[in-house]
Amino acid sequence: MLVEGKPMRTIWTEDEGDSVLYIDQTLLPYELRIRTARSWERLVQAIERMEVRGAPLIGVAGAWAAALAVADDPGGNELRRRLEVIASARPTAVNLQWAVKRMSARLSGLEGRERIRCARSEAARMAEEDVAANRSIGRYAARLLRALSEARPGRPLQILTHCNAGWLATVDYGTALSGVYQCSADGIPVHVWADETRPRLQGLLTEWELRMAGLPVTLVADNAGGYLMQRGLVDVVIVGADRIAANGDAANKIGTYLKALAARESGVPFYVAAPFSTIDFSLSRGSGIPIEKRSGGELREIRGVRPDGSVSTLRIAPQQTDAFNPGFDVTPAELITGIITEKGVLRPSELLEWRPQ
Ligand SMILES: CSC[C@@H](O)[C@@H](O)C(=O)COP(=O)(O)O
Repeated sequence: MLVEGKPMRTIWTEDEGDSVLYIDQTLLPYELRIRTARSWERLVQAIERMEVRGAPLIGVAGAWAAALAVADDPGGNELRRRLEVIASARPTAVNLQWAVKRMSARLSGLEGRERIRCARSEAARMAEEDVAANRSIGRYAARLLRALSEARPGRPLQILTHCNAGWLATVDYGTALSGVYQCSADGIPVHVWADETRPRLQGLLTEWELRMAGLPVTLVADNAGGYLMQRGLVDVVIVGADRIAANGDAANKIGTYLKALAARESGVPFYVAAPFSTIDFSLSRGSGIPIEKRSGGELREIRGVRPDGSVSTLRIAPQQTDAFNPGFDVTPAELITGIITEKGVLRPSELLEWRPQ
């Protein structure tokens, strides 16, 4: 992504891997601040606090946390426990566990400097692979969007998305939004409806990054999706995913399932865009996906910016208000038109054919 004319990723390293730098997403869209983690514990904290968020980005952050953990544990006595802590920083996005498993397998049998060197190069490789996968997802998505657009000449293709599955949720380009960026590069006219995504307002991140890229985007309240689809104002829904079961059931940010139901009712195609690192072939169906239950405080408070520019939190419900706050829901495979991956657009029922041997 170009930020103020310069290419920028959401996470990168300096000091030969001793420092991991990332964009603190808790301050966006008000302030673009880069933070530096010099310890694995600080990076785990960044994942837990959602300073870094989005399934693919959490995976790569987990890999870098593992590399930092290796570097300050020369004897390797602590590594197994540390990797467990990293893998459990957030439960739903399988990319985190996938990344930690891959690091663990890569490091097995290695010692000392060789182990540190391999940990860093494996984490860097995973970051590059994420970028390549997202580019490929974007190309497949753009082909599909071009066909939809050509069937509706004379006006921009209307895309609705939920949460943020853009540049910010990955190392670069995004998953669901990668296709939107590719359309813009290919001259296909598009307009995006960005669901606000209560309570953490990831839709503001979607709106911010698309606007920064010069793409037409309109923020809508989460509850507006049904209205828009019923009136023919949405041509296609594309969302990301945090974990996809082998049968194609897909967990994504809470509220996604309602969008899929409204899409089916209105005859709007509903696509999920995600890399293979988000597919959990060990789960036969979505009911096995662990759903993160977040603090009720996220519903009682809201973050915003004061007239002086400072970011602050305001109470919108009394402290004693009981609140239930599941972070994700599962959209059943039968509501999903296709899963856009780096290997092509698959029907949910085709996923099993791609299970690694
Ligand atoms: C590209 S990750 C999938 C996204 O659509 C989305 O659910 C997401 O951003 C993850 O949620 P978050 O809780 O912000 O980490």
